[in-house]
Amino acid sequence: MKPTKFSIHSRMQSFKYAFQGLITFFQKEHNAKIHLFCALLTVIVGIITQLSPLEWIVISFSISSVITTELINTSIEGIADFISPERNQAIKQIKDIAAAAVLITAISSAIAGGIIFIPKILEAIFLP
Ligand SMILES: Nc1ncnc2c1ncn2[C@@H]1O[C@H](COP(=O)(O)OP(=O)(O)OP(=O)(O)O)[C@@H](O)[C@H]1O
Repeated sequence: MKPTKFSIHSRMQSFKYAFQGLITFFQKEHNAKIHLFCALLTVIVGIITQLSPLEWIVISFSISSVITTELINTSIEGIADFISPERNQAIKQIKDIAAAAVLITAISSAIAGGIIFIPKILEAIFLP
């Protein structure tokens, strides 16, 4: 990376590019649409069940960790497809490992969500 002079304009451009990346991700990736749907559903249920500030922190980190790993996984898949469109054992391993990162964050987020929401849902069902 070559050193460049700091400028507010170039920092604003960086934000613009990052938002363009986010829009592309949610428009083109099927998994991104699923993550967005799950995130919105979680936020709606969180509002209905009146999460505490600490619970909101856990939920927001869980949502952002899944979306962030999916963004990185999508980038890695894109680079892999660009440099090696043909099937290749090394590319398979790279893609599988990147997908495993999403799997890990999805599992830990599901556990955190279960710990937070299951007692609230059971309480709402059995203690009306
Ligand atoms: N070029 C390749 N060579 C070998 N195996 C590949 C190759 N491309 C994909 N695969 C295998 O297929 C799997 C799915 O890859 P693909 O690029 O289709 O991801 P995807 O299904 O779009 O993933 P995601 O669901 O995360 O979007 C990879 O994890 C890998 O095991």
